[in-house]
Amino acid sequence: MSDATISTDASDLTDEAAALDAADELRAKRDAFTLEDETGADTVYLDGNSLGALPRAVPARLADVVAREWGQLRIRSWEESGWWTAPERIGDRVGRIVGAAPGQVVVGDSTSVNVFKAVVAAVRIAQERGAHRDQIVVDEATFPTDGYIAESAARMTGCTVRAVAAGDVPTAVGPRTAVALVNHVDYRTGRLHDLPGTTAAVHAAGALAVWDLCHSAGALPVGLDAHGVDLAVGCTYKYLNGGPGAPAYLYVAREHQPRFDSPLPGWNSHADPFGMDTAYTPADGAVRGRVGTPDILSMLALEAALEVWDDVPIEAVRAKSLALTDFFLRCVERYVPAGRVRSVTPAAHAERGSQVALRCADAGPAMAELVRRGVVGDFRRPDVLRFGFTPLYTGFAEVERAARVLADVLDEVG
Ligand SMILES: Cc1ncc(COP(=O)(O)O)c(C=O)c1O
Ligand SMILES: Nc1c(O)cccc1C(=O)C[C@H](N)C(=O)O
Repeated sequence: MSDATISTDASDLTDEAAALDAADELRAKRDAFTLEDETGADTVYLDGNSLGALPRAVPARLADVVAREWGQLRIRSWEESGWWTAPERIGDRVGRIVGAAPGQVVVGDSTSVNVFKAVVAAVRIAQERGAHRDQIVVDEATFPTDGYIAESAARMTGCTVRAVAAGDVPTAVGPRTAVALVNHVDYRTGRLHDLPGTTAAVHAAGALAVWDLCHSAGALPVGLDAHGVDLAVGCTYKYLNGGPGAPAYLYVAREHQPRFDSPLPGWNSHADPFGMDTAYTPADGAVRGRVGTPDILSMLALEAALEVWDDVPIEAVRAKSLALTDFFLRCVERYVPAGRVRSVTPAAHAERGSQVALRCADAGPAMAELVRRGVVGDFRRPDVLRFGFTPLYTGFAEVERAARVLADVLDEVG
């Protein structure tokens, strides 16, 4: 839709957006991404909290991996091209973004599989401290996969699952808690949970904290080491822009590594994988979190995608993220008639991730129409419009335009 068809008086907010874009210290980073769509239309992409945009460095790197490393070097690439050690090497790159010193993050498998490894291994560590620890506390609004896997992990380890609101985890944990599994940012509401305070309370109860960082990594400082997190997992296809199905990661704090007893002890985590020993001897360090052969093409695409972060302070990302979501909320308030939408994302900065979720009637058809008009967010049933803001490539003028188009769409739909 052309701007000329939009009637809402917007002049001061468009001026403000232009000024914010001009002052944006991350603005140049946008050029590192492909954001044009196939028609050449300028889409406002606000779905980087589901699938991040393509970093421009990736296609050429992948072409080289396929044509040269695989095509010409073939088997030699496991060593000569650094394929074998890619999970740890790329894990360290992810670690820099989530506040983990080298040697504690390994990349591979899906988030779901890493939740399984982390929760079972954490229960085993907790039960070494006391066999009576038979409860896994899970945040009740969790992304479903975490809940399903926690249930299965509980059955395997003789535990039961107790689901509580994430904010109640600090008071719910006690002498029977083995592990608390919490999402750092809620995928539906965008609420940021208190990682330092919750982790401290879980520790005070003698239990271990496992965090799912899918919606916070690359959007805000996580500080895994600084806050004493025990284990953490996350995906790399959202704010880390690793690509569809990009490998996930597992953080095992150094202090737990000697006792990390993986429920999936594959040959890649063996101390001497090519010894082909029938007996399992775990490797030292983060390598213990590996399972089988890594998916090299996806993994090296991720490595190229992460180069974008080399000179980016995560604090600058957080500052811009909050400015973007603040500005979007103000534009929505100005343009959308009162009562038509209700933000379920907290207003307080300390409780907000990098998305805005608006509850409204007819959210499904409204999002379909928004996408048709070039504003891409997503719809979460039954009534949530989700807009994700990726500070590395989202601009303020786009945010203003998204809110204006939203107002027009809501005027026409329902
Ligand atoms: C919080 C959270 N955990 C886990 C997942 C998914 O895990 P997987 O990478 O295994 O699909 C998602 C999104 O897909 C998510 O938002
Ligand atoms: N992982 C996804 C996929 O494979 C297909 C479609 C969407 C996703 C997502 O990541 C969903 C996302 N975690 C969410 O917060 O809803």
